[in-house]
Amino acid sequence: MAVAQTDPAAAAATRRHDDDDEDRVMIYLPFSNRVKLQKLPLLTDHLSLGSDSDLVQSNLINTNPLEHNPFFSQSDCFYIAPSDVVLRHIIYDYKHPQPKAAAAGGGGGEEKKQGYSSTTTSALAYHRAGPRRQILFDASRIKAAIVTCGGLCPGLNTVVRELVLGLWDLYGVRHIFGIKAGYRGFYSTEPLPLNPKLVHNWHKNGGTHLQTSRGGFDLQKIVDAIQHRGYNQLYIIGGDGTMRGAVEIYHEICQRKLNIAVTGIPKTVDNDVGIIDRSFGFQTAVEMAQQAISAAHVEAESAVNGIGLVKLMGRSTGHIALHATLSSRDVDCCLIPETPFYLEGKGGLFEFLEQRLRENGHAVLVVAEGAGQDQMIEANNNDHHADNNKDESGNPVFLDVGQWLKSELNKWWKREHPNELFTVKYIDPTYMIRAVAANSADNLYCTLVAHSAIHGVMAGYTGFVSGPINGNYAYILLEEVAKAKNEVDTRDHKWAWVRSVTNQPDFHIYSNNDKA
Ligand SMILES: Nc1ncnc2c1ncn2[C@@H]1O[C@H](COP(=O)(O)OP(=O)(O)O)[C@@H](O)[C@H]1O
Ligand SMILES: O=P(O)(O)OC[C@H]1O[C@](O)(COP(=O)(O)O)[C@@H](O)[C@@H]1O
Ligand SMILES: [Mg+2]
Repeated sequence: MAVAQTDPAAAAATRRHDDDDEDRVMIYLPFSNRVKLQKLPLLTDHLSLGSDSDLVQSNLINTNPLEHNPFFSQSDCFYIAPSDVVLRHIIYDYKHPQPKAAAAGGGGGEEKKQGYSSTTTSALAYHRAGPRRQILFDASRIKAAIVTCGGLCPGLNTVVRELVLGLWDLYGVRHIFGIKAGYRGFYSTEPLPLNPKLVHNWHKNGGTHLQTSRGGFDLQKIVDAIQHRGYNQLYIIGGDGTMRGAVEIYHEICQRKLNIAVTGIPKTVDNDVGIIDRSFGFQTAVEMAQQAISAAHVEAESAVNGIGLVKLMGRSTGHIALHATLSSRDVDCCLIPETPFYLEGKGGLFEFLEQRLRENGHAVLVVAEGAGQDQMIEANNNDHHADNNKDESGNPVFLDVGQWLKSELNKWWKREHPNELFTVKYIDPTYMIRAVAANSADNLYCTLVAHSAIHGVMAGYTGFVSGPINGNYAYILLEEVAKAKNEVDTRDHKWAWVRSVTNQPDFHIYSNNDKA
């Protein structure tokens, strides 16, 4: 058992303690007893009310209705105290002060980029998510709005369903509204009244019944509409772009001193949102990707010198490609945006595939959509201007790396082996991996994250996001989540596993000069 103690001089020491039993050694964690807790904004921070006594006098603090809910037994640990925390880093070398990246798990790369220096001796902590004994809201006065923005992700409907059921059943809220078609829906459409009966079956459906869209973010119009409709709780479900929009809405609400709580629920099919362990829908997407990889494998095996090529979502991160590769075991090479690759010459993709075709007669190639963009632009004589190729939200619209690879592979084979059969079967499952209902694991995640969000808002927090950190649900500052990225760390064990499973080349080994 690791025990934090107060004497910094004793940190990093290993010693036997009098009451150690035979197979346990007392160790002292390097951060001693210093834990930096990330403070969360409270709705009362920017209202005229401030102290607890003000709140009590104005009846703003209420007992949690769960106290009288016959389905819950309020044991000692049922309510979460404001002092309950979740540690950001759980892996330490107790002889050294620096927290270690979770090399084998998600978020490892992220941790390294958070600016830890060797002098960091305190641990980072977040408030633990869950029901509080006292809440700020009176259910009869709550008007909640729920919106889904950005691209689809398995589980969106489940999150909306669980928000509605949680608000309705746990807290007695009766005024819950769905905002249609993303941010623009606040000011351009009538809200949809939501109730448990309406959303009952939503978890079984892919997509979002509330609809979604990109672009349409007009801050003043959105906050005017929120104010006009009298919403006092906002549940904003979306990816990195949505979270950046939510930060702006939160700031505008603070500036206008409005009594409205804002919470973000991160969704991202390609797992590019940082800090949290992973987003809901990601596992479902990886599972769906298996079907495309299996089909590519069958096609490749059934041809002479067959290549099965699969392109998977992943704009700036290769998590889906990486996880699908590791689970499938049929993949010969996985290409992701985080690590450049090249085609020709020593250590290049063609040399590797040639060898695989000679050995096995076929090969399967998985490529994330954001990989190889620079190479394609270069091959196109730089004729792809990033500024002109953006979607409505400002995200880059990519060239099709799958089509390009297929074409380059065919040209290469024809040039090198004009008399030998060769086939490339290109499969682009695109929306098939995200336009599906969530699997069981993701559905459970959706319930927990939705309920966490409700409990946090009810407790009076605002400007926060709920999500799992090391398997425990926590509240994280919205601004921090909006900024954080989660890229694949090609230095960690997971990428090493990919390379050892596939035996694919390390494209870094040969510099441009050495290739030929
Ligand atoms: N920096 C930003 N500030 C404000 N709103 C943004 C920002 N980036 C994106 N948005 C808005 O957030 C919504 C979703 O963004 P998008 O990038 O399409 O999807 P995602 O949230 O899934 O990343 C869109 O309505 C878009 O206009
Ligand atoms: O055609 P759309 O809806 O723009 O979606 C395509 C994009 O959506 C993504 O799934 C990412 O979407 P988000 O940014 O909304 O998470 C990318 O992988 C893909 O490029
Ligand atoms: Mg995005």
